[in-house]
Amino acid sequence: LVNMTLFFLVCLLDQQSWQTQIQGGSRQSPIDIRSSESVHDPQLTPLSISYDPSDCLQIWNNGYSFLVEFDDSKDNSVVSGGPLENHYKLKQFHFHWGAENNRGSEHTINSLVYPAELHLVHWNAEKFRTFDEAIFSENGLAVIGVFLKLGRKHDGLQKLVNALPAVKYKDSTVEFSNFNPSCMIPSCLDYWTYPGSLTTPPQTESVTWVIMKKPIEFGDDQLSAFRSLLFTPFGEKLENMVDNFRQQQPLMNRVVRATIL
Ligand SMILES: CCOC(=O)CCc1ccc(S(N)(=O)=O)cc1
Ligand SMILES: [Zn+2]
Repeated sequence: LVNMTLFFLVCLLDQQSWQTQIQGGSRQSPIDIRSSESVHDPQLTPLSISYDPSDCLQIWNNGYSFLVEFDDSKDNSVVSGGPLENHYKLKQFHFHWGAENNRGSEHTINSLVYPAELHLVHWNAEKFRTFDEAIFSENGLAVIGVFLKLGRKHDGLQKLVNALPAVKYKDSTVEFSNFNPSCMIPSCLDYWTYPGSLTTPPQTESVTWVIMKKPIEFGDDQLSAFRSLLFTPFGEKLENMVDNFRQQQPLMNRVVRATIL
């Protein structure tokens, strides 16, 4: 019985090790958040989020999503508090969405999928000199994830939606200013947090994820505008930009912490 138990344990460790090798890491994102298995951490303070709309620069279709990019040369658009030991500067935000309403988000909650997910990408400006350096560093990035569910039109988002036709094609950009991403943060600031990775290449394990518990609402026409963007550059075959999300990854040896509900 002892030999059988030892053999089983060796196989289990080998399987986890193999999974690590296959996934290229032990803390990949996104994940399915099992709320009953998350740990309430009373030491998690509220997030401090402060954005300056004048830092907003442009929208860029990079052939995977559309990025709204910010001037990170100053300290005006930052997030701190919560699980973060330093202040992190906003670099860009983007979304992930599906071709149909039953898919689109990268993270899921008890296997529940949302039609879209917003990522606000910040880098640790106290420890690193640039975003590119932070991408490849432990505690380099903090990404706030916000789920989007279909319902009432989101008035704050409409200014962004109106600009999307100008970046229909991959590699197109358009000037975009005076936009405050705070309008897309839910009024309830409860969140889950866990150590993870970028969900697209280089999928580096440098991200502290903060996933807001409550979704924001947006309209069918606004989601249709996302789906009208193209993965492909002007002059090439038209491929609608949809289903730009990664499958959930194994939790492995991680704990998801939660603020009190
Ligand atoms: C080497 C350059 O790499 C980058 O610029 C990575 C950008 C990048 C930022 C955020 C994310 S996400 N979906 O995990 O929020 C993925 C990729
Ligand atoms: Zn993303």
